[in-house]
Amino acid sequence: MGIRVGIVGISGFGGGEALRLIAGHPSFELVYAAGEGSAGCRLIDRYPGVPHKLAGLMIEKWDPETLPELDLLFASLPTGASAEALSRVREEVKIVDIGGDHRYVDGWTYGLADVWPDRIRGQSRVANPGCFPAATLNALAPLLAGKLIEPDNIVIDSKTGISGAGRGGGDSKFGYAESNENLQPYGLLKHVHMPEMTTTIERLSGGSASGLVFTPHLVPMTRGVLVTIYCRGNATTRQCVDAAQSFYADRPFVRVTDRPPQTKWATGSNLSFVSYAADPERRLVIAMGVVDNLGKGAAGQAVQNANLICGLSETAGLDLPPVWP
Ligand SMILES: NC(=O)C1=CN([C@@H]2O[C@H](COP(=O)(O)OP(=O)(O)OC[C@H]3O[C@@H](n4cnc5c(N)ncnc54)[C@H](OP(=O)(O)O)[C@@H]3O)[C@@H](O)[C@H]2O)C=CC1
Ligand SMILES: CC(=O)N[C@@H](CCC(=O)OP(=O)(O)O)C(=O)O
Repeated sequence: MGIRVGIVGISGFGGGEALRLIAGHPSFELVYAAGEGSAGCRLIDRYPGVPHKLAGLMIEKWDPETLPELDLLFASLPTGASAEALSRVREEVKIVDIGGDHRYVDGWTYGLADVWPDRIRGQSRVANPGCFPAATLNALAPLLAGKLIEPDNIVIDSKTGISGAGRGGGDSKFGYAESNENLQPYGLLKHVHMPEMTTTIERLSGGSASGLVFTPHLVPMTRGVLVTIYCRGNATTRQCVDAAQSFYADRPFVRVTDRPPQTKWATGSNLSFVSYAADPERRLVIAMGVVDNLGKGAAGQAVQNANLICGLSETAGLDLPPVWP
């Protein structure tokens, strides 16, 4: 038997992507699926394309006290719904929380897998980064570590596909008619991802990031996050690219590109693309990052973290090309 895995929130976008990745994983065996409204359905009823070996698995009503024999649990619950429930999961069950409840919480490791894999190996409670932080922090980490930019002078402009809001979708503004052919900023000044980005920038740089500005925009596409980040520093484009190539030299999922990255390059994958343009005369450094919000931004990085905590090859089940076009 492989490593026995469960997913709670399997009917959602993040949980569904975790299901897709785990179904093709060489060491993980999905033995438990859970949810709320979807409880009582078989996986095949929810996902008509699920592989035959998983078709009959029933979605259980989520109850952390009555888990079957499990080695690893992926939690993909709405932020706010996992903190109390996951505290009741048996200690010996490893957990990767895709939601936001445990980022920089005591007892949990912030799972920025491409940047600090050694902090994650051997842990049993990992908080996956949010989708915007995943794209942003991978692009900024080499510049911060190399002191090429000022940590307190960073402006992040980002675009996201609509699946970033989940199947629940928050409210009616995520309907097709409201989203198609439309662009909208949201979460101005106080988006929930600000604290984890600020903390990580401070840890990577050793300086204050209290001046951080972050504005996301919803764009009419299904998947993908693009961040364009404006920073202050004297570096040239070549110095930024060289710093990133050296920082990520042995890392399997980060691609440093000369061209500005595009969201479609990452679709369906755990890849993260980073690129840079800098003008030292204006003390301007532009960092760009692309991820699939459901890949590196959620389930892809969650499986990468699970591989790390289970002592597996980091790329197990993830070494797939993106979907194109
Ligand atoms: N979508 C994205 O791109 C990203 C999402 N995240 C985070 O991942 C988490 C899940 O997001 P996402 O998949 O998009 O959301 P969805 O709205 O698509 O799915 C939410 C899931 O949670 C389940 N659920 C809700 N309430 C309960 C409950 N009380 N008990 C058990 N299950 C419950 C739902 O199950 P049911 O249908 O059975 O009721 C559903 O499967 C969130 O914290 C989100 O912030 C993080 C990064 C990116
Ligand atoms: C389009 C959209 O609404 N996207 C979500 C980000 C999804 C995510 O990363 O969620 P958590 O941090 O909650 O895990 C948002 O901006 O809140």
